[in-house]
Amino acid sequence: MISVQNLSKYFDQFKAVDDLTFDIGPGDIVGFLGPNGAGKSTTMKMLTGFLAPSSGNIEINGQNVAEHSKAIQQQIGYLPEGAPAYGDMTVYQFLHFIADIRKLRGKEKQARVAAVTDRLELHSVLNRPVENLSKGFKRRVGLAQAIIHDPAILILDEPTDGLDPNQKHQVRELIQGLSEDKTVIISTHILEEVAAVCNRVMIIAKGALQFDDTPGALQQRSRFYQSVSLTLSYAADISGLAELDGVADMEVDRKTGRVTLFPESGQPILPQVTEHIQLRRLPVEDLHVEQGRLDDVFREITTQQEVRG
Ligand SMILES: Nc1ncnc2c1ncn2[C@@H]1O[C@H](COP(=O)(O)OP(=O)(O)OP(=O)(O)O)[C@@H](O)[C@H]1O
Repeated sequence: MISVQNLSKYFDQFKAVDDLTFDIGPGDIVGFLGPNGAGKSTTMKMLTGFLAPSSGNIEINGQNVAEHSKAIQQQIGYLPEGAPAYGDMTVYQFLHFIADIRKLRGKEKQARVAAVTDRLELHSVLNRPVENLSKGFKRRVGLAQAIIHDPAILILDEPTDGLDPNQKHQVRELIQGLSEDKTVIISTHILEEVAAVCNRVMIIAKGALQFDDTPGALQQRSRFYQSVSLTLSYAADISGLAELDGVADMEVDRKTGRVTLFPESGQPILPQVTEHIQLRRLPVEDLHVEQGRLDDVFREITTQQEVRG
Protein backbone atom coordinates (compact mmCIF):
# COMPACT_ATOMS: atom_id res chain seq x y z
CA MET A 1 0.00 0.00 0.00
CA ILE A 2 2.82 2.43 0.97
CA SER A 3 6.11 1.72 -0.74
CA VAL A 4 9.18 3.82 0.04
CA GLN A 5 12.41 3.39 -1.84
CA ASN A 6 15.78 4.98 -1.13
CA LEU A 7 14.14 8.05 0.37
CA SER A 8 16.52 10.86 1.41
CA LYS A 9 16.11 14.47 2.40
CA TYR A 10 18.78 17.12 2.66
CA PHE A 11 18.37 20.55 4.25
CA ASP A 12 21.30 22.30 2.57
CA GLN A 13 24.24 20.00 3.33
CA PHE A 14 22.50 18.30 6.28
CA LYS A 15 21.08 14.83 5.62
CA ALA A 16 17.90 14.62 7.75
CA VAL A 17 16.62 11.40 6.12
CA ASP A 18 19.11 8.85 4.88
CA ASP A 19 18.14 6.28 2.26
CA LEU A 20 14.97 4.82 3.82
CA THR A 21 13.40 1.80 2.14
CA PHE A 22 10.29 0.08 3.51
CA ASP A 23 6.78 -1.11 2.69
CA ILE A 24 3.73 -0.63 4.87
CA GLY A 25 0.66 -2.76 4.20
CA PRO A 26 -3.02 -2.72 5.16
CA GLY A 27 -3.54 -3.50 8.85
CA ASP A 28 -0.11 -2.24 9.85
CA ILE A 29 -0.10 0.02 12.89
CA VAL A 30 3.42 1.29 12.78
CA GLY A 31 5.21 2.96 15.69
CA PHE A 32 7.77 5.21 14.13
CA LEU A 33 10.36 5.69 16.84
CA GLY A 34 13.52 7.67 17.15
CA PRO A 35 15.31 10.18 19.33
CA ASN A 36 14.74 13.94 18.88
CA GLY A 37 15.89 15.06 15.47
CA ALA A 38 16.02 11.50 14.05
CA GLY A 39 14.01 12.49 10.98
CA LYS A 40 10.54 11.23 11.90
CA SER A 41 8.59 14.40 11.13
CA THR A 42 10.54 14.99 7.94
CA THR A 43 9.73 11.45 6.74
CA MET A 44 6.05 11.87 7.61
CA LYS A 45 5.86 15.17 5.77
CA MET A 46 7.31 13.48 2.69
CA LEU A 47 4.84 10.58 2.96
CA THR A 48 1.96 13.05 3.04
CA GLY A 49 3.30 15.01 0.08
CA PHE A 50 3.89 18.21 2.12
CA LEU A 51 7.64 18.08 1.61
CA ALA A 52 9.47 17.01 -1.54
CA PRO A 53 12.18 14.33 -1.16
CA SER A 54 15.74 15.16 -2.26
CA SER A 55 15.90 11.68 -3.78
CA GLY A 56 14.03 8.39 -3.74
CA ASN A 57 10.49 7.39 -4.43
CA ILE A 58 7.22 7.09 -2.49
CA GLU A 59 4.24 5.23 -3.93
CA ILE A 60 0.86 4.94 -2.30
CA ASN A 61 -1.47 2.36 -3.82
CA GLY A 62 0.75 2.35 -6.90
CA GLN A 63 0.66 6.13 -7.36
CA ASN A 64 3.75 8.29 -7.05
CA VAL A 65 3.29 10.88 -4.29
CA ALA A 66 5.14 13.64 -6.13
CA GLU A 67 3.08 13.18 -9.31
CA HIS A 68 -0.33 12.61 -7.71
CA SER A 69 -0.13 14.62 -4.48
CA LYS A 70 -3.79 15.79 -4.66
CA ALA A 71 -5.17 12.28 -5.18
CA ILE A 72 -2.91 10.91 -2.49
CA GLN A 73 -3.85 13.52 0.07
CA GLN A 74 -7.46 12.30 -0.34
CA GLN A 75 -6.34 8.91 0.95
CA ILE A 76 -4.28 10.23 3.85
CA GLY A 77 -5.22 11.83 7.17
CA TYR A 78 -2.38 13.74 8.78
CA LEU A 79 -2.04 15.01 12.33
CA PRO A 80 0.96 17.34 12.40
CA GLU A 81 2.99 17.90 15.55
CA GLY A 82 1.41 20.32 18.06
CA ALA A 83 -2.00 21.98 17.99
CA PRO A 84 -4.28 22.71 15.03
CA ALA A 85 -3.74 26.04 13.26
CA TYR A 86 -6.54 28.64 12.97
CA GLY A 87 -7.01 28.72 16.77
CA ASP A 88 -9.44 31.64 16.67
CA MET A 89 -12.06 29.55 14.87
CA THR A 90 -14.56 27.61 16.96
CA VAL A 91 -14.32 23.84 16.72
CA TYR A 92 -17.49 23.85 14.60
CA GLN A 93 -16.10 26.47 12.20
CA PHE A 94 -12.75 24.70 12.02
CA LEU A 95 -14.28 21.31 11.15
CA HIS A 96 -16.46 22.92 8.47
CA PHE A 97 -13.43 24.76 7.11
CA ILE A 98 -11.45 21.50 6.86
CA ALA A 99 -14.46 19.74 5.32
CA ASP A 100 -14.56 22.49 2.64
CA ILE A 101 -10.85 22.02 1.93
CA ARG A 102 -11.52 18.29 1.60
CA LYS A 103 -14.20 19.19 -0.95
CA LEU A 104 -17.03 17.71 1.09
CA ARG A 105 -20.36 19.30 0.22
CA GLY A 106 -24.02 19.34 1.31
CA LYS A 107 -25.37 16.34 3.16
CA GLU A 108 -22.11 14.45 2.97
CA LYS A 109 -20.30 17.34 4.64
CA GLN A 110 -22.91 17.55 7.45
CA ALA A 111 -22.73 13.80 7.94
CA ARG A 112 -18.92 13.71 8.13
CA VAL A 113 -18.72 16.67 10.55
CA ALA A 114 -21.35 14.95 12.71
CA ALA A 115 -19.52 11.61 12.50
CA VAL A 116 -16.15 13.01 13.65
CA THR A 117 -17.83 15.12 16.34
CA ASP A 118 -19.36 11.89 17.69
CA ARG A 119 -16.24 9.80 17.32
CA LEU A 120 -13.95 12.30 19.05
CA GLU A 121 -16.67 13.36 21.53
CA LEU A 122 -16.46 17.05 20.68
CA HIS A 123 -20.10 18.03 21.33
CA SER A 124 -19.35 19.96 24.52
CA VAL A 125 -16.70 22.16 22.87
CA LEU A 126 -18.19 22.77 19.39
CA ASN A 127 -18.76 26.48 20.05
CA ARG A 128 -15.45 27.20 21.76
CA PRO A 129 -12.43 28.68 19.99
CA VAL A 130 -9.82 25.98 19.35
CA GLU A 131 -7.07 28.02 21.04
CA ASN A 132 -8.97 28.05 24.38
CA LEU A 133 -9.28 24.27 24.61
CA SER A 134 -7.19 22.00 26.84
CA LYS A 135 -4.34 20.18 25.12
CA GLY A 136 -6.31 16.94 25.18
CA PHE A 137 -9.28 18.50 23.37
CA LYS A 138 -6.97 20.29 20.90
CA ARG A 139 -5.46 16.91 20.04
CA ARG A 140 -8.93 15.43 19.58
CA VAL A 141 -9.82 18.29 17.23
CA GLY A 142 -6.57 17.52 15.38
CA LEU A 143 -7.59 13.88 15.06
CA ALA A 144 -11.09 14.88 13.93
CA GLN A 145 -9.70 17.01 11.09
CA ALA A 146 -7.35 14.15 10.13
CA ILE A 147 -10.20 11.65 9.66
CA ILE A 148 -12.94 13.94 8.35
CA HIS A 149 -12.61 12.57 4.79
CA ASP A 150 -12.42 8.96 6.09
CA PRO A 151 -8.92 8.27 4.76
CA ALA A 152 -7.50 4.74 4.51
CA ILE A 153 -4.14 5.88 5.89
CA LEU A 154 -3.57 7.89 9.06
CA ILE A 155 -0.23 9.56 9.76
CA LEU A 156 0.01 10.93 13.30
CA ASP A 157 3.02 12.93 14.44
CA GLU A 158 3.49 12.55 18.21
CA PRO A 159 -0.25 12.34 18.94
CA THR A 160 0.12 12.13 22.72
CA ASP A 161 3.05 14.50 23.20
CA GLY A 162 2.48 16.94 26.08
CA LEU A 163 -0.74 15.28 27.30
CA ASP A 164 -1.34 14.21 30.89
CA PRO A 165 -1.60 10.45 31.62
CA ASN A 166 -5.41 10.41 31.41
CA GLN A 167 -5.45 12.31 28.12
CA LYS A 168 -2.71 10.01 26.77
CA HIS A 169 -4.83 7.01 27.64
CA GLN A 170 -7.90 8.52 25.94
CA VAL A 171 -6.01 9.42 22.77
CA ARG A 172 -4.45 5.93 22.63
CA GLU A 173 -7.87 4.36 22.91
CA LEU A 174 -9.12 6.58 20.12
CA ILE A 175 -6.19 5.60 17.92
CA GLN A 176 -6.79 1.93 18.65
CA GLY A 177 -10.41 2.37 17.60
CA LEU A 178 -9.42 4.20 14.41
CA SER A 179 -6.80 1.58 13.54
CA GLU A 180 -9.46 -1.09 13.17
CA ASP A 181 -10.09 -0.10 9.56
CA LYS A 182 -7.03 2.00 8.69
CA THR A 183 -3.32 1.76 8.17
CA VAL A 184 -1.75 3.92 10.88
CA ILE A 185 1.73 5.39 11.28
CA ILE A 186 2.43 7.04 14.63
CA SER A 187 5.64 8.84 15.47
CA THR A 188 6.56 8.92 19.10
CA HIS A 189 9.41 8.65 21.54
CA ILE A 190 7.17 6.95 24.08
CA LEU A 191 7.99 3.25 24.09
CA GLU A 192 4.98 2.18 26.15
CA GLU A 193 2.81 3.72 23.42
CA VAL A 194 4.28 1.39 20.85
CA ALA A 195 3.73 -1.67 23.01
CA ALA A 196 0.14 -0.52 23.72
CA VAL A 197 -0.99 0.45 20.22
CA CYS A 198 1.28 -0.85 17.43
CA ASN A 199 1.88 -4.18 15.71
CA ARG A 200 5.08 -3.01 14.04
CA VAL A 201 8.00 -0.89 15.18
CA MET A 202 10.35 1.05 12.97
CA ILE A 203 13.26 2.78 14.69
CA ILE A 204 15.23 5.47 12.95
CA ALA A 205 18.31 7.30 14.17
CA LYS A 206 20.11 10.02 12.28
CA GLY A 207 17.69 9.55 9.41
CA ALA A 208 18.48 5.86 8.85
CA LEU A 209 16.37 2.76 9.56
CA GLN A 210 17.83 0.75 12.47
CA PHE A 211 15.05 -1.71 13.32
CA ASP A 212 11.85 -2.95 11.67
CA ASP A 213 9.91 -5.75 13.35
CA THR A 214 7.16 -6.41 15.91
CA PRO A 215 7.11 -4.89 19.44
CA GLY A 216 7.64 -8.45 20.73
CA ALA A 217 10.79 -8.86 18.64
CA LEU A 218 12.03 -5.54 20.03
CA GLN A 219 11.48 -6.80 23.58
CA GLN A 220 13.35 -9.99 22.75
CA ARG A 221 16.41 -7.91 21.94
CA SER A 222 16.54 -6.77 25.57
CA ARG A 223 19.11 -8.46 27.80
CA PHE A 224 16.31 -8.60 30.37
CA TYR A 225 14.07 -10.72 28.10
CA GLN A 226 13.27 -13.98 29.99
CA SER A 227 15.50 -12.92 32.87
CA VAL A 228 14.37 -13.98 36.33
CA SER A 229 14.29 -11.36 39.02
CA LEU A 230 13.92 -12.18 42.73
CA THR A 231 14.36 -10.81 46.25
CA LEU A 232 15.22 -12.69 49.43
CA SER A 233 13.63 -12.08 52.83
CA TYR A 234 17.01 -12.57 54.52
CA ALA A 235 20.60 -13.14 53.38
CA ALA A 236 21.39 -16.59 52.00
CA ASP A 237 23.97 -18.27 49.79
CA ILE A 238 22.73 -17.69 46.25
CA SER A 239 25.99 -18.46 44.43
CA GLY A 240 24.49 -21.71 43.08
CA LEU A 241 21.91 -19.73 41.05
CA ALA A 242 24.65 -18.24 38.90
CA GLU A 243 26.01 -21.75 38.17
CA LEU A 244 22.74 -23.15 36.82
CA ASP A 245 22.55 -24.44 33.26
CA GLY A 246 21.30 -21.75 30.90
CA VAL A 247 22.14 -18.87 33.29
CA ALA A 248 24.61 -16.53 31.64
CA ASP A 249 25.00 -13.94 34.36
CA MET A 250 23.73 -12.83 37.77
CA GLU A 251 23.50 -9.25 39.00
CA VAL A 252 22.58 -8.01 42.48
CA ASP A 253 21.26 -4.47 42.88
CA ARG A 254 23.23 -2.98 45.78
CA LYS A 255 20.44 -0.63 46.82
CA THR A 256 17.43 -2.95 46.72
CA GLY A 257 19.13 -6.33 47.01
CA ARG A 258 17.14 -7.54 43.98
CA VAL A 259 18.82 -10.43 42.18
CA THR A 260 18.54 -10.72 38.40
CA LEU A 261 19.50 -13.89 36.53
CA PHE A 262 20.14 -13.43 32.82
CA PRO A 263 19.53 -16.34 30.46
CA GLU A 264 21.81 -17.49 27.66
CA SER A 265 20.30 -16.39 24.31
CA GLY A 266 16.78 -15.62 25.56
CA GLN A 267 15.97 -19.21 26.68
CA PRO A 268 13.55 -19.63 29.60
CA ILE A 269 15.39 -20.40 32.85
CA LEU A 270 12.46 -20.32 35.25
CA PRO A 271 12.20 -24.16 35.70
CA GLN A 272 15.81 -24.68 36.80
CA VAL A 273 15.73 -21.51 38.96
CA THR A 274 12.59 -22.57 40.88
CA GLU A 275 13.90 -26.13 41.27
CA HIS A 276 17.14 -24.79 42.76
CA ILE A 277 15.23 -22.45 45.11
CA GLN A 278 13.13 -25.36 46.43
CA LEU A 279 16.11 -27.71 46.75
CA ARG A 280 18.19 -25.19 48.70
CA ARG A 281 15.16 -23.75 50.54
CA LEU A 282 16.19 -20.24 49.60
CA PRO A 283 14.04 -17.58 51.36
CA VAL A 284 12.62 -16.04 48.18
CA GLU A 285 10.11 -13.30 48.85
CA ASP A 286 9.02 -12.54 45.31
CA LEU A 287 10.03 -13.72 41.89
CA HIS A 288 9.09 -12.80 38.35
CA VAL A 289 10.13 -13.33 34.76
CA GLU A 290 10.89 -10.14 32.83
CA GLN A 291 9.50 -9.50 29.36
CA GLY A 292 12.31 -7.21 28.30
CA ARG A 293 12.95 -3.50 28.76
CA LEU A 294 12.15 -1.45 25.69
CA ASP A 295 14.00 1.64 26.89
CA ASP A 296 17.25 -0.35 27.15
CA VAL A 297 16.91 -1.74 23.64
CA PHE A 298 15.92 1.63 22.24
CA ARG A 299 19.02 3.22 23.78
CA GLU A 300 21.22 0.42 22.53
CA ILE A 301 19.85 0.59 18.97
CA THR A 302 19.93 4.37 18.67
CA THR A 303 23.28 4.97 20.38
CA GLN A 304 25.07 2.18 18.48
CA GLN A 305 24.27 4.23 15.45
CA GLU A 306 25.74 7.36 17.05
CA VAL A 307 29.00 5.50 17.74
CA ARG A 308 29.11 4.29 14.13
CA GLY A 309 27.97 7.60 12.67
N1 LIG B 1 13.03 22.94 7.40
C1 LIG B 1 14.18 22.52 7.94
N2 LIG B 1 15.34 23.16 7.70
C2 LIG B 1 16.51 22.74 8.24
N3 LIG B 1 16.63 21.65 9.04
C3 LIG B 1 15.51 20.98 9.32
C4 LIG B 1 14.23 21.38 8.81
N4 LIG B 1 13.31 20.51 9.26
C5 LIG B 1 13.97 19.61 10.04
N5 LIG B 1 15.29 19.89 10.08
C6 LIG B 1 16.33 19.14 10.79
O1 LIG B 1 16.27 17.79 10.35
C7 LIG B 1 16.48 16.89 11.46
C8 LIG B 1 15.29 15.96 11.57
O2 LIG B 1 14.18 16.71 12.03
P1 LIG B 1 12.75 16.03 12.30
O3 LIG B 1 11.85 17.13 12.76
O4 LIG B 1 12.35 15.25 11.12
O5 LIG B 1 13.10 15.06 13.51
P2 LIG B 1 12.14 14.26 14.45
O6 LIG B 1 12.65 12.85 14.49
O7 LIG B 1 10.72 14.46 14.05
O8 LIG B 1 12.43 14.96 15.84
P3 LIG B 1 11.45 15.28 17.10
O9 LIG B 1 11.25 13.97 17.79
O10 LIG B 1 12.28 16.22 17.91
O11 LIG B 1 10.20 15.88 16.56
C9 LIG B 1 16.69 17.76 12.68
O12 LIG B 1 18.10 17.90 12.89
C10 LIG B 1 16.07 19.09 12.29
O13 LIG B 1 16.71 20.17 12.94
